[in-house]
Amino acid sequence: MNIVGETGADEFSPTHFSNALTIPTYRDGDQLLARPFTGRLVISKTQNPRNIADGPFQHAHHTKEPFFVWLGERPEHSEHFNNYMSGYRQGKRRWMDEGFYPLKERLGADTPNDDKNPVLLVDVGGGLGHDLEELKVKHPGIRGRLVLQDQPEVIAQIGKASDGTELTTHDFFTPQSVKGSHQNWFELREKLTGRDLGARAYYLHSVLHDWDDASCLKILRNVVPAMRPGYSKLLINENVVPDVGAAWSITSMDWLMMALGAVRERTEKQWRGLLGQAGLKVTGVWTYEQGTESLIEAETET
Ligand SMILES: C[S@@+](CC[C@H](N)C(=O)[O-])C[C@H]1O[C@@H](n2cnc3c(N)ncnc32)[C@H](O)[C@@H]1O
Repeated sequence: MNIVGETGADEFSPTHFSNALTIPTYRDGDQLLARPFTGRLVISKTQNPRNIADGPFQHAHHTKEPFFVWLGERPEHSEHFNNYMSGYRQGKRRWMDEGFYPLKERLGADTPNDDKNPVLLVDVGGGLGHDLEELKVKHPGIRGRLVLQDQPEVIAQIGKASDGTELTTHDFFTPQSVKGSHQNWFELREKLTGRDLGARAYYLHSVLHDWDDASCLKILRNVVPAMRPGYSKLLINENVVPDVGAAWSITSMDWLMMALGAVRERTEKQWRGLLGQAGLKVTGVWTYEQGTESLIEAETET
């Protein structure tokens, strides 16, 4: 597997792989995420674990708390996890790359970029903000405000916002705080001031795969009322498991999610079903190549 190189009798040298494991973004995932596999996998007969508070992770770490509740109470592990998430994306095709998702065409990102203008994108559960940073690097002319939301301990880890990003603490099991209004008086005010439109896009990356369907519905139903019909879009950046021939990178992530949260990666049919239950219709699914995360775009039904 080329984990170490052999340079002579009893003599070894590091390889690119082992060197990579010394970098926090790669190393920190192992400490936390590999442990459930060494514990007891709770698979009874043909049933996968389904209880997010009683799966392999909880057995390995002797807890009855869902993964993110457990993590939120342990700053040292939270830091490891957030570092891991920064590394997880590296080297992969991203939806903001040229030729993946037609960002300008779909989001009309061509409004002036000052604080009087509407929010372009709210990154809900956005971690340390690596996606917004990547978006700014890959689209330096991007217009509209960018808002990062996560739990207080994660936002605290960032410290100071980089230029063009607004940091907010937000629990995604509560109503979305960047919201559009739906009454005529407010619409008129918005036309005059350019404010309070709600976001053009609410974005969830690697968030919904952390949760079972019931929890996902709570998260989605807290975003939907904030979305302005015909204007706001929901963007979900997740694996879409093909019905046959799924790539190893997706099936191994499915295993990891089972061990970590008693959850799973979803097929397109499962995504459409979940979003439909939350009052959303899928307006497109963009997949660059097998094995990379797709971008699912949805709008409110009404
Ligand atoms: C798997 S990470 C994904 C982070 C980021 N979107 C990314 O792709 O790197 C899930 C994120 O959800 C956040 N999270 C978990 N529970 C949350 C809650 N109740 N409200 C807001 N964010 C939460 C975590 O802190 C974490 O940053």
